Amino acid sequence: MHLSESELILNSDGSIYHLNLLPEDVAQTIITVGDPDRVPEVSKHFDEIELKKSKREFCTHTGHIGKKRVSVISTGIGTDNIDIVLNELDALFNIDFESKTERNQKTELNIIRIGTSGSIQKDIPVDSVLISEVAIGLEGLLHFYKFSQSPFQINLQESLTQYLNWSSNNISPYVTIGNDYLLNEFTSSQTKAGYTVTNAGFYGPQGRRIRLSPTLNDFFEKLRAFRFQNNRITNLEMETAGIYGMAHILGHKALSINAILANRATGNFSKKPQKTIEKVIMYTLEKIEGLSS
Ligand SMILES: O=P(O)(O)O[C@H]1O[C@H](CO)[C@@H](O)[C@H]1O
Ligand SMILES: O=c1cc[nH]c(=O)[nH]1
Repeated sequence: MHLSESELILNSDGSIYHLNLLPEDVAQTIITVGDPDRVPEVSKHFDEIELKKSKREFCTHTGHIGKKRVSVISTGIGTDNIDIVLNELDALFNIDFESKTERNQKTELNIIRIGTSGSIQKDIPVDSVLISEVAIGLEGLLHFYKFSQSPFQINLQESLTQYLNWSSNNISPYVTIGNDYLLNEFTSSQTKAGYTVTNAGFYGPQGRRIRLSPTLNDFFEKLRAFRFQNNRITNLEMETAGIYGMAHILGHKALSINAILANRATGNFSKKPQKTIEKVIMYTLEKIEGLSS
């Protein structure tokens, strides 16, 4: 099917609309970060940087770590941006920009998020590193795509939906999972594994209260107390479920690595957020260098 110019939008230099990138600008292994200022914090560790491009909140650096070509791209905050970043990254590889048609031979990307997050369990302290084994979306992005869930995902979704009983608040959880291969490669004694909840905001949608009154007074406590086959929800952030869901339906591998900066159960915030983020960056780059695919 030929994509019209209103669907696959290219800039005058042939680059894709929001990311401002040409197909040759991006590596098949891509680190995503929320904060554009985190991009140089990652790429300063590359052996060489071949490309730097930016538009809006989307800043990309591409280079090499050893023999591996890697890109780091900022997504900004939220799954609305994840919709843009994942669709456009996929198009750069899997759409022929000349004919504006889908390629027969697809390229599978490695998409690895280095993000920050708040723990909701007392025993997951600030400054720990948590890999999202499962990500539960409360913000709704995946409801806009045809998306099949495994029996495990359906069971967890049904159990959580019934337990939360938030459908009258228009909250309808979906369940996504991290890629098995990447989970294995990145898990070590330095990491914890968890179930991450992704939502549409930082304050009300994460149960924070500054001046506004939440509609769900028990939001935080309810998520904290949920159990599914001895598993619990560990942390809150704003992108992972969107990344996992979109990567899965587009045929890419994805993993989300969280620097835990806040502990919502104890009320603590990290005293050394930059150091903790740097620890996660170094850990991730070391693991990426060792990936075989
Ligand atoms: O640090 P990043 O990667 O932006 O991730 C987290 O931090 C932001 C909120 O402060 C949200 O994007 C959340 O997911
Ligand atoms: O509590 C937190 C900390 C970082 N990022 C979030 O989304 N929430």
